[in-house]
Amino acid sequence: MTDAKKQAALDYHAFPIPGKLSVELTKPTATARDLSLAYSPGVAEPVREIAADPENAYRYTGKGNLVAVISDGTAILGLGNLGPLASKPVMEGKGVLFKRFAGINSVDIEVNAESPQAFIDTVARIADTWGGINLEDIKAPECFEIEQALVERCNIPVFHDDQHGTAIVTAAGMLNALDIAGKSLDTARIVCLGAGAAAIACMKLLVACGARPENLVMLDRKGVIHSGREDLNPHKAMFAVDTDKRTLDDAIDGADVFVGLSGPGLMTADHIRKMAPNPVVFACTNPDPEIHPDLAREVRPDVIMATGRSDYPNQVNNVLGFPFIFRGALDVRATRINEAMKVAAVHALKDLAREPVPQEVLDAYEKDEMSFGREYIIPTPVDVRLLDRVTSAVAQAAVDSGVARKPYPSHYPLKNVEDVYGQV
Ligand SMILES: O=C([O-])CC(=O)C(=O)O
Ligand SMILES: [Mg+2]
Repeated sequence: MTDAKKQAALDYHAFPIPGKLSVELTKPTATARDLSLAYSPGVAEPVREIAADPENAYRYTGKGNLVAVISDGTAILGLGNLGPLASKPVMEGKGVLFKRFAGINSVDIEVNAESPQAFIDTVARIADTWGGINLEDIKAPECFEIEQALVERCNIPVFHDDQHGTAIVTAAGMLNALDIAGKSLDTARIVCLGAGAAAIACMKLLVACGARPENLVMLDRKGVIHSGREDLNPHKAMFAVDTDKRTLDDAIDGADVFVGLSGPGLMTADHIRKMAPNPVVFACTNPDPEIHPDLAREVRPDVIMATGRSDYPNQVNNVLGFPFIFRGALDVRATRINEAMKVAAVHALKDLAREPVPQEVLDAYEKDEMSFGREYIIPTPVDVRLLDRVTSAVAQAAVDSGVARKPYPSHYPLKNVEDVYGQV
């Protein structure tokens, strides 16, 4: 970023008041009567109701539309382990997106935990407060153990966004990109640079969607993950292949697909030059991708390129997933976000990209034309149809797969965030 853009980002966060979120009141508080209902003595009535039946928390408090965004700051974007407090702007940012795109209230919680178990215990102890828990920017491999333990201990959806949100959006974009390239997932040769939470989840989901494990080479900081390595945790070992390739330079030769979830600038012009015709390059590290899209296009005019950023075409970023996935899960009071719900989200996103783009989206992106193709493989976050399509698909999948505690919402389809409470 230029110095001017860096300053603009700091000013955005600092002025006119610090931070990006605030709390608003939903009930009148003007009179003594109002206050006697909101607080003592009236507040005792919902207390008694909830004590008698915890389900009443959904009726008398904000629980059902409230998601905690929780991090320990160990893997903030692609910036690394900068500690819990430094993750707060990102967690507030997730709250902004929850509210803006799906009408969901959220609170960010940054946990200073000395161990994964301490983090798990902290989150489990406060879990009942929320309708759902979005785990964010927690490093691998600890994130796998943390998520699994919390899914088991909580009866509300717990979702590690960097794994599943990123994987869902990546899979949707990848299916479309390969289609445009005239290729298919089951024959594509895939290189994944990075072996962290997002990389592992993305590759698992691509395999579930049809990619062949033997066509997939994953690299961590030490190079290609191959079957001769003895330093692999079980999550990486799942992707070990029998190969004599050792470096990115070896692996990228003739590859159809590059997925980067690693660090800035790690893909060079020489790497992309060696890829097969119509290469698909998802350089998704935030904020600075593995290769700058301008450089990629200059070297490979035939590239189909995506990044995680808002300022270039094809933003493959979990913002297209988590707001709507939680919306659907909350609205049917799902106990978890299962594979069927994730796959439903993939297809809803993939299919929406093939429909004509509404004028509001063109206006927001200052474009005269956007249509399914190299520069538009996935919907944009400002597309209000996401709130209908992804949310409905996730809610339906939750009902069909038996994890919903309420029926498919009668107030669906949602046309905009004002609709999210239905008829009140
Ligand atoms: O925050 C974003 O832009 C996407 C994300 O979750 C990450 O990079 O960790
Ligand atoms: Mg993240």
